[in-house]
Amino acid sequence: MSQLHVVDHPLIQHKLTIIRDKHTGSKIFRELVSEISMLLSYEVMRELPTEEKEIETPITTAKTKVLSGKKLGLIPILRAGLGMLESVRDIVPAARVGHIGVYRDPETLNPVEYYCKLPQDIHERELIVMDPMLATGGSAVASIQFIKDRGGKNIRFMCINAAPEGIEELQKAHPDVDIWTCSVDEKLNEHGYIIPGLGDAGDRLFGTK
Ligand SMILES: O=P(O)(O)OC[C@H]1O[C@H](OP(=O)(O)OP(=O)(O)O)[C@H](O)[C@@H]1O
Ligand SMILES: O=c1cc[nH]c(=O)[nH]1
Ligand SMILES: [Mg+2]
Repeated sequence: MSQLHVVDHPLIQHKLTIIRDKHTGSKIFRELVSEISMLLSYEVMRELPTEEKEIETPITTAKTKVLSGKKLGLIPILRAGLGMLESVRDIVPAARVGHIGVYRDPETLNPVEYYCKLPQDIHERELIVMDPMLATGGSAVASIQFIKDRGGKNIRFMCINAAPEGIEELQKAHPDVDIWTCSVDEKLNEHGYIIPGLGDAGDRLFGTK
């Protein structure tokens, strides 16, 4: 069974409260999604392997640590996952980026794939899939399946707001994929929106409503 990590650091909780507020406009929403994502990714990457390196400080030589060169891949689920990408990329600039376009059919709530472009060597990379919202789980389950079908193996999933239903669905479909989230809310409403949630993350990021 995959592990669920709830990252509820006070800084994250504070910023999450602001993005949940319906009075928060697109600019602040976008900035805070980005900041939360960077803070969350710090925990997602906690177990990346390191190796020793000898360097010279201005004073003396020292044996110290660097990332062991394990290649990373960041995969936002379009559209809303794009709001999480750049701040994470800023702290791991060597990571390659793949994109998966999935939207949720508003009637059936089933995921519909419309784009997929992944680095060729994804099978060699530690992959981090990102989407602010995990609601029914349909989009994450389908996206991770696309990645596996194309050879991806070591996959982590990070989101900002999750429903218990989506966590259960994702853990059932992909028990090898650990999940990091900033919050686990109460449930879904009849339209598949998270309660209390933060609304439609894509619309709020891109001002489409
Ligand atoms: O867990 P699920 O029930 O699948 O719901 C979550 C999905 O819904 C939202 O995307 P949406 O379909 O609104 O597309 P968008 O990102 O283009 O707005 C969100 O960003 C997730 O991708
Ligand atoms: O609450 C929800 C559910 C799915 N997608 C969103 O953007 N928000
Ligand atoms: Mg989506």
